[in-house]
Amino acid sequence: MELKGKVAVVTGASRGVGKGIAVELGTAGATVYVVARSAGPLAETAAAVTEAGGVGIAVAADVLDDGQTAALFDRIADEQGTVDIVVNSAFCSPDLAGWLTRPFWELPIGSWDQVLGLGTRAAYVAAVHAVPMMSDSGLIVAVSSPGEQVPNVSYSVGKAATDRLVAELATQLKLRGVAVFSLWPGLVRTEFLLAAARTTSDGHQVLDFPDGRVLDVNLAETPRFIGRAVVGLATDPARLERTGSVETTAALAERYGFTDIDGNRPPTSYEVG
Ligand SMILES: NC(=O)c1ccc[n+]([C@@H]2O[C@H](COP(=O)([O-])OP(=O)(O)OC[C@H]3O[C@@H](n4cnc5c(N)ncnc54)[C@H](O)[C@@H]3O)[C@@H](O)[C@H]2O)c1
Repeated sequence: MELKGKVAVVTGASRGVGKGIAVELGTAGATVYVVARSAGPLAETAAAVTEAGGVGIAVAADVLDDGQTAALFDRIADEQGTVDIVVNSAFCSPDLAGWLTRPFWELPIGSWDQVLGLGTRAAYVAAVHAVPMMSDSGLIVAVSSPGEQVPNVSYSVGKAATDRLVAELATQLKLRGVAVFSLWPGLVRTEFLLAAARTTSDGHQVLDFPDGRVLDVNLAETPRFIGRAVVGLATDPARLERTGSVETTAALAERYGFTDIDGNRPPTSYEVG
């Protein structure tokens, strides 16, 4: 209950990484505004946050629409007066799944806007609205990725842009006491990933790479693992010293001493065979 009384926002929280983060923030006692476009799955996340020990509040909003992002933070200002933690995890993986195996010149140009608009621009817009009402020990996290491992130009450039955005925000926010981090999970066992996986004859779920290699998905971390990483950052009194950096879930697990929900730490790298 280390985060009891703290107010958090998690975008992209109807499933996947965002949902795992929201539930772990709830486990630590936070009030969590969970945000995505569809009300139905969001209500499930909000209920899971409350069941975990926090207070889950579902807000259906499209973070590609600046007006809806502004309305989200206006509502939090009215209801809570402040915000302590903002986590940006909204992402467009359903479309990306079809892009990964195709070269960039065959993809719609809009794929660029979707990845950079959601992954980078929406995080910028959220910060614009959050910072003026943020407590002086606030925390902003952008979920990013070692994008160069994914064979997609927009994804790689978008993740590099997110990491740079974090560094720039951190420079301006350090004097206000607000810490900003880019957080790289390993491979995460999300609904998206599992849907893209194939089950082998010996029962393993694997991802097929365009070059014929396969990757065992069962080794991947759960979405709760990155949630524990966010809680670690949110409860670390010395975090401002590291503001602006890229953090990995594996390194944070070592630093803060947490494991995944099965009690193990996922691998820090994966053999693709
Ligand atoms: N899954 C992995 O293995 C993995 C690995 C490394 C990094 N990541 C990163 O984690 C982040 C989240 O990925 P994920 O796998 O959880 O994706 P996901 O597709 O499972 O979840 C994305 C969430 O964003 C929401 N969303 C989509 N468009 C939105 C919009 N316009 N407005 C508001 N919400 C919107 C979706 O409804 C969903 O809740 C991404 O930045 C991704 O790059 C994922």
